[in-house]
Amino acid sequence: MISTSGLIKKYGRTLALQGLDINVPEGAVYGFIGRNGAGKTTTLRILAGLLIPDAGRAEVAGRDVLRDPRGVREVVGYMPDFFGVYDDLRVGEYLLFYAAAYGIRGATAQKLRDDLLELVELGHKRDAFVDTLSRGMQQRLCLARSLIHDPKVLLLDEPASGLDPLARVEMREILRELCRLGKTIIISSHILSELADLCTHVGMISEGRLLRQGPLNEMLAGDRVRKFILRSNGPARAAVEVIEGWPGAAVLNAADEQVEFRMSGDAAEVAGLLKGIIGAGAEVVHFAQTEQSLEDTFIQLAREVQEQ
Ligand SMILES: Nc1ncnc2c1ncn2[C@@H]1O[C@H](COP(=O)(O)OP(=O)(O)OP(=O)(O)O)[C@@H](O)[C@H]1O
Repeated sequence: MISTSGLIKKYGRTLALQGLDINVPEGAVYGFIGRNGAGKTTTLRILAGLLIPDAGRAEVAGRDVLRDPRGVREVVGYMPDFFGVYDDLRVGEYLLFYAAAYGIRGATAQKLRDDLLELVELGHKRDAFVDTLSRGMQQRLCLARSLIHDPKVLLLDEPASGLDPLARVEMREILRELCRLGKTIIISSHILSELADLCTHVGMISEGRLLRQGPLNEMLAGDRVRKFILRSNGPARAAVEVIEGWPGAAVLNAADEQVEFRMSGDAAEVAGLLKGIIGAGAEVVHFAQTEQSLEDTFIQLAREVQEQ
């Protein structure tokens, strides 16, 4: 549905994209994760037909961004990370204005305005001035605007940034609804936890390159490395020493009586390590595997890339 291959974009001497390859299947909600400056906005702007890459290919719903930018804009709704709203317009007028830009007028435009306001839960604000809306409401209005031409694909750049926790939940509900309506969505974020319960797929980007992508459940499977927590009666020093000397294990955090570590290997190896820790004199009172979060996966991959 959406794909890029070998995408390169330079801004002067800055290489923002260094051969990016991403693949987003139809109907996916693709969480596009990366730190500030990783190249997320650049990628979304290219996919929206707003920025021309220096090399490589990008395709959206079968349309090539270089050969058919107009066709791309027809199927894409883009919500930028920073957006301006016209202050002297009322909410309803704002949407009618954008509908007119797409040639939609009269009763059809009014129905569309009402449907979209309902979708983004702003029906009660139809006659309010845009500049009196809260940040969360303005984000939702901007989302409604990006939906005016009923695009198949939505590109949302940090849609939850600057929102308070409740507004984030509201935004999440709306995105779920859009997903049910069958849209293919890319959502960029540098806040990993924000995406975990929303996305079906995840792509991790660092310095303009893809680190890893795939279905969320596979990314979280964490079969590469597992994380454990151990608590002891008294200082965990003995346990820390054993873990640090154990092949494939590494201490992540150590406090007085507690140590968190990661380890690769099968159940027998984990049992072997635990035996070693107890044998070294640690009085273990708690030992458990903890879930590998999206954040852990991302940090681990980013470290591996830096070490290469
Ligand atoms: N117009 C520009 N001129 C010069 N450099 C730019 C421009 N836009 C982006 N860059 C640089 O390109 C790189 C990628 O930026 P981009 O905005 O795509 O990253 P991002 O992942 O969206 O970051 P953020 O999360 O901060 O929005 C950064 O090093 C940035 O400084």
